[in-house]
Amino acid sequence: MQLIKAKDYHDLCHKAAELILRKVKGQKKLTLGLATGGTPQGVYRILVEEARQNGTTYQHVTTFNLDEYVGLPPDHPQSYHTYMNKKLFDFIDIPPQNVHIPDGMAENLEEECRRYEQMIDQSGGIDLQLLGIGINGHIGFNEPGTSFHSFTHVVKLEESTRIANSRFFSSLEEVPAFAVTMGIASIMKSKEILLLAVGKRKAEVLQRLIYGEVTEELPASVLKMHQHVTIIADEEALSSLSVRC
Ligand SMILES: O=P(O)(O)OC[C@H]1O[C@](O)(CO)[C@@H](O)[C@@H]1O
Repeated sequence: MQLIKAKDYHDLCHKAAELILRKVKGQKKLTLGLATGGTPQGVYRILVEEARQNGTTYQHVTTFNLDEYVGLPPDHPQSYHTYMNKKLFDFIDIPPQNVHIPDGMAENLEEECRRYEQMIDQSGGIDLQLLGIGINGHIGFNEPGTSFHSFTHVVKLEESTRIANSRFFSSLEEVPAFAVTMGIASIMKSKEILLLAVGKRKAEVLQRLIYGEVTEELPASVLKMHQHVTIIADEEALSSLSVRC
């Protein structure tokens, strides 16, 4: 794993956007895995601004989002469909048919999970997967205890995750209890992975990730077994480590 130290959130977003843009501009065909949550918002803002200024095209880009809440329609203000449209897709020229987000309203969720996993494979696999990290070490919505062999599946969200994400809803009760998420094995199939960690509240989990063992109790620890992982973290997230980057 390569660890890149960023001064602050602003610096982290620029470093991450630079890495993504190098792929967008350098590859004729590109499949990106995208994340939601608070962390990547600044990265998407930079991509939008860069496309506006330079006319950068995303016609050749396909995307797969990590996850979606079960039971929220795509146009719900807190669905990840809405998040992605409002933060990124509405402002770049990516063809709508190239955008993939799990359907949390599917009647048959098991079937939806199979379909999603197949589509990732049919696209030729993810070239670069963007990840955040939960305070409990989750990646996507893969909570502690999730099998490293899991593919896209339905997950019951941990209370700590619902509480953390309730900041985006009017109340905790409104946060869905279930989600569809790419599995750990789905994420590990990606050719390259970029994990972002920001702020003091990620310091402890980042310390466990860097120094701890590989265990299903800390889903992100699986990344140590991947050949091509970059972590970009700001000084606060790195404050529990004694590393030179
Ligand atoms: O970036 P945040 O808001 O700290 O969230 C961290 C992680 O938690 C999630 O929002 C899910 O709870 C992920 O999508 C994200 O990677």
